[in-house]
This record gives sequence, C-alpha cells and structure tokens, in this order.
Amino acid sequence: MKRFSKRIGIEGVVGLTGLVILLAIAVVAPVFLSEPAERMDVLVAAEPASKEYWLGTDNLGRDVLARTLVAARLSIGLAIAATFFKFLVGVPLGAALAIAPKRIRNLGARMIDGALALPSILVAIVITTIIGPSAHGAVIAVAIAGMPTIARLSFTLSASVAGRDYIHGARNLGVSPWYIITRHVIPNTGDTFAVAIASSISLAIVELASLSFLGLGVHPPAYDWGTMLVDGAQSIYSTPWAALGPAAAIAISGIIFSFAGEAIGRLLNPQRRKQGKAGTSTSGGQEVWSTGSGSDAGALISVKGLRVSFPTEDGDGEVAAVRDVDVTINDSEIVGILGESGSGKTLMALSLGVLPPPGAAVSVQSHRFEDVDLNNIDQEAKKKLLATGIALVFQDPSASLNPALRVGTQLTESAIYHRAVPPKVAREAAVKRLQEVGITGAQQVVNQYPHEFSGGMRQRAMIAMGLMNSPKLIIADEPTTALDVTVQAQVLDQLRGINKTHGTAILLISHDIAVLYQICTRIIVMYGGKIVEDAPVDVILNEARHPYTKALLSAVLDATHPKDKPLYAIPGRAPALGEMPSGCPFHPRCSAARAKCKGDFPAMTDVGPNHTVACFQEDGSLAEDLRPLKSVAV
Ligand SMILES: Nc1ncnc2c1ncn2[C@@H]1O[C@H](COP(=O)(O)OP(=O)(O)OP(=O)(O)O)[C@@H](O)[C@H]1O
Repeated sequence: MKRFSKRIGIEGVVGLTGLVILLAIAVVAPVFLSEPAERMDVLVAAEPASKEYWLGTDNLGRDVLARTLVAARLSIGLAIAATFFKFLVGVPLGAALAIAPKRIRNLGARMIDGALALPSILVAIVITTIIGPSAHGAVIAVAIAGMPTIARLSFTLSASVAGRDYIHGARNLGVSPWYIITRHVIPNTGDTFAVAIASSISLAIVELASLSFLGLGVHPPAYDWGTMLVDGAQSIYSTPWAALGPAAAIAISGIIFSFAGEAIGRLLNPQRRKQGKAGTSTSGGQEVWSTGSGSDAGALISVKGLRVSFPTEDGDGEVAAVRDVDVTINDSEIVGILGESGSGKTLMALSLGVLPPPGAAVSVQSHRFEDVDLNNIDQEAKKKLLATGIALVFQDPSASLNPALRVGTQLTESAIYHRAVPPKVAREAAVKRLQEVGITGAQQVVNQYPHEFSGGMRQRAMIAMGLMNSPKLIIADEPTTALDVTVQAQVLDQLRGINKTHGTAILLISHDIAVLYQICTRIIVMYGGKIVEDAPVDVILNEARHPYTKALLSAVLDATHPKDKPLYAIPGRAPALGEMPSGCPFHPRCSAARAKCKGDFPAMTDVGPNHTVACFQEDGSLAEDLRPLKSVAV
C-alpha cells in the first residue's frame, strides 16, 4: 500500500479515492435522495444552511445538497458519454492521419490545427443551436467540439511511438501488429490517454453545465448541475447557497478527475513522474526488394547494389541516401563503418538487416544471409531469420528500451515469442545474459525498469537483449556515443568479449576512429552514401589511400600533436541529401580533385590485400585523363 501511494503521490491517492466516492454518489444518490431532492415545500423555501438542510433550500423549498448529489449522475454520465464519442472518433482519426500519405497528413493536420483555434464551448453552442437544445444534443455538440483536440493528441502520439527504436526492433523481430499495439503502443500512450480522458471528462462537465445554464442542454424537470445553477442564479442575492452546491460540485469533480487521471497515468507508466513526453513525427515505411542473384561464399551477410532513398518534399521525386553499395561481412568479423554525420552509415547498416526506417524505399540486386538468398524467401521467413540472426544495438538506449516494461520482460520477449521458450527458462537466460555483459546483481536488476538504470547499464542491457537469441551478427549504431569514456571502454570490452566467446560478427557504426580502432579488424569508410575505402584497420591507419580517409585521420587529435598547432579540419561540409554533387561526392572538398572526379563516380579498385578504394588516382587506367581542377570549392 505504501509502495502504491508512493508511486501515484498524495494527489493520486486523493484523486482515486475521490473518484470512487464521486462514482458511488452518482450511482447511489438518485436511489436514496430523489424524494427529498424533488419535494417542494414552500414553508421551508429559501432557508439558509441548517442541521436539517446542510446547504439550505432553494426558492421552492427543495434540499440543495440532496439535489446536488442526485444531479451528479446526470452531470457525470453525460460528460462521460460526450468524452466517449470524442475519443471514439478522435483517436482513430488522429492515428489514421499519422500513417496517411504525406499530402493527406499535412492537409489533415492543418485542418485540425485550424479547428483547434476555435474555443470548444463556442463551437458546442453553435452546434446545439443548430441541432436543437436537448441533453442528447448537448452531448453530441460537446463531443464534436472536442474531437480536434483528441485527434491532434492521437496524431502526435501515434507518430512519435511509431518512430521509436523499440518499435523498429519489435518489427525486426517479426512481431505481429496486434502484439506491437498491446505491448508497446498502448503501454506507452495509455498513460497520456488516461490523463486526456480524465481532463476531457472534467472539461465536458463544465461545458455541459454551461449549455444547460444557457438553456441549451438538460431541461426541467430533469436537472444537472447546470440547470441547478440557473435556479441558484435567479435568487443569487436572496439564497446564494442554492448556487453554491452545484458550483462546488463542478469544481470538485473537475479536480478529482484531473488527479485521478494523472494517478492512472502513473500506474500505466511508472516513468511518468520522472520525464515528460516527447514526440516527433514519422511516416510509414516501404520496402521495395527487387529480385536478383549473386553469392559470396563464406560470407555471413552480403548485399549488392543496395540503394536507400526517400521521397522529396514535394513527393514527386526521390533522393538517394545510400547509392548502389556492395558490402560483405564475414563470420566473426568486427567491421567498423566510419564517416561524417549524414554519410549513410546507419541507413546502410539498418537496410543490411532489413530494418529500414519509416519512409525509406530500399532496393537491392542481391541480399544473402548465412547462404540464404533473401530475395527468394517470403517476407515472414526473412523477418524470422534476421530477427534471430541479427541483433541491433542503438545509439540511445533510453529510446530503445520500452520505459513501461521491466528490463527482464523486454529481454525475454523475443525468446518467448520466437522460440516458445517457457517464461521461467527465458528469465534465467536473461539473468545469465545480464551477468555476461557485466551487470552485477542481475537477479534483482532483471525486475527493474529502464529508468532505474544508469546510461551504461541501459546500453549493456540492450547488448544483453541482443544476445538472447544467440545472433550471428550484432549491428551496433554509435553504441558508446552517449557514454563517458570509462563506460565507453567497458561497453567496447563487452562487445569484444562477445565476439571472442560466441564468434558473433559485429558491425560497429561510428564517426570516431578511436572507437573503431579499439575493437575492429576492418574499417569501411563512407561518404555521400557511397563506400570510398575498405581495408583492415591497420592499413586504414597507416596506408589509407582515399583523400577523404586521409582527411578524417588528419582531423584526429593524438598525443603527439603539437599544442601550438591547430588541428586539421576538413574544408567545407558534407553534402545534404538533395545537394549531392555529380561524380565523386567528395570532389568539392578534395584538394586532389581533378576534372574527371566531377563527371563519374570511380569504381572500387583493389590496391592491396583486402584493400579497395574508390578514387580515380588509384585507378591506373584512368591516370592519363587526370588534370587539375581550376578551383576547389570549399
Ligand atoms: N527517415 C529519414 N527521412 C529522410 N532522410 C533521412 C532519414 N533518415 C536518414 N536520412 C538522411 O539520410 C542521410 C544518411 O543518414 P544516416 O543516418 O545513414 O547517416 P549517418 O552517417 O548514420 O549519420 P549520423 O552519424 O548522423 O547518424 C542523411 O542525410 C539523413 O539526413
């Protein structure tokens, strides 16, 4: 009980207790108090508060307290009905807009925003005037007037949750949409909706009372708190207490619903107390997997002709973020992908694991995993193969772990779902995996929520989660960026340990060469959505051939760098998606660029053992064509 009240706070206890009392009054009062509430007795008309009539009597001698309590049923009942219809239409409308094509989405969002600019009570008054004053009419009017608010909320929540890493992760696991909705979407939006429902009911109580007060809602002989206010207002100078009862009831019920909604929200999402809700919009994704053939014997995963693009703002064209890339990762290899922000590292890695972000169109000529041609198996089989074969560790573990579920539940989810492992066995495996990534007290920790973890622990928990299905490949996207250097070194150690113990291949994405140097055997350098160099880590450090790789290395601070000499910075900036230059994308920033570099993209050329480079300077056959550019754009 103490834990419960700690979780919801004192206002939560007040809210939930008040809600129970309020609902009990609404149910019971009309049964027992209708008679004194409706009995007219002119002999006791306009009596002030007394032992017999705690809130006095109105002009017709009716007991104000009894009437206030009896009116609770109609006032709250109508408000709940209006809120029900508001959500019934508003929630699906907002959710549908969030996943609608961009043009419809933008138009819908603008229309909702326009409707939100109008005060809902004014809209409700206009609607009841049109459809005719009655209790039913008032409910419909309040529901319609409040729909834009709920649709906007649903739109924002749906869009933000759909874009979360753990939803991408669940999709990658091949989890069904229903499971995603019940396990991930509802627990992460339910708390916000609980608060919205509660505040919507308290707003509806006020709006319905206002409509009744204006003669547009409940009509005598029926009475709600609004009609009681009319009676009270008529004799405000002689019997002010007649208005006091319904006015206090409206105010108190509003507070109770707000507190109770917040308490339910906290129960649904324990992290609600600690953090606010954030939201970004994303659209639905699409995958276009073209057929093709090709095989790389001995490779764990290989892709040829990988292209990832997005529609342009106007929706008429597309821009490619990863452009005709070939990649192969061998068993037990630790491969780093290096490149500045926006070079296409994440998109390439995610598409390699068939997990493109929403809105991305992906095409490949061939795609093989463990010698299975992924173009020749159905979508379900592909998802299942990759779900257990590939684990993803994202940059921000806070976004990757579902805040509403215990860490243990999240770790065991895929084992229970995909391999039908009994929950108890899965839990033991989860504890073992947590121990394996260096989390002490794993038996207890497994029952905790992500917000009870430090940043380093969350990242380790993510790695432990990835290990649950004994994957062949871990794709880790900047796994240490958010961590301090000590924890960063520990996490890299864990990854190296996993590679040694289980032979798991690792694809590590980073823009920090020092991170890659610590554990990688091979480095792929990307620029402008293309691979420009691919070589063993020592070769990259000592014999890099591509001007971009050399520039990246020159920009790294090392212990021998003279204090008085400024650190080298690569001139210019990486091109944005829509501004990709023709030919080699690096040529505008390259001091060695030649005319040829502006025209074509150089093919990847072998320049040593396991060392390939895409630069015209490295291709002997083209050397004669080279002539200096007149100027180098920076
Ligand atoms: N969902 C998306 N919609 C539109 N453009 C996107 C989307 N995701 C990525 N991009 C664009 O694609 C390009 C490559 O993005 P990607 O995330 O792969 O880069 P990155 O090299 O991993 O960079 P970073 O280190 O910043 O994560 C960038 O220009 C990025 O703005």
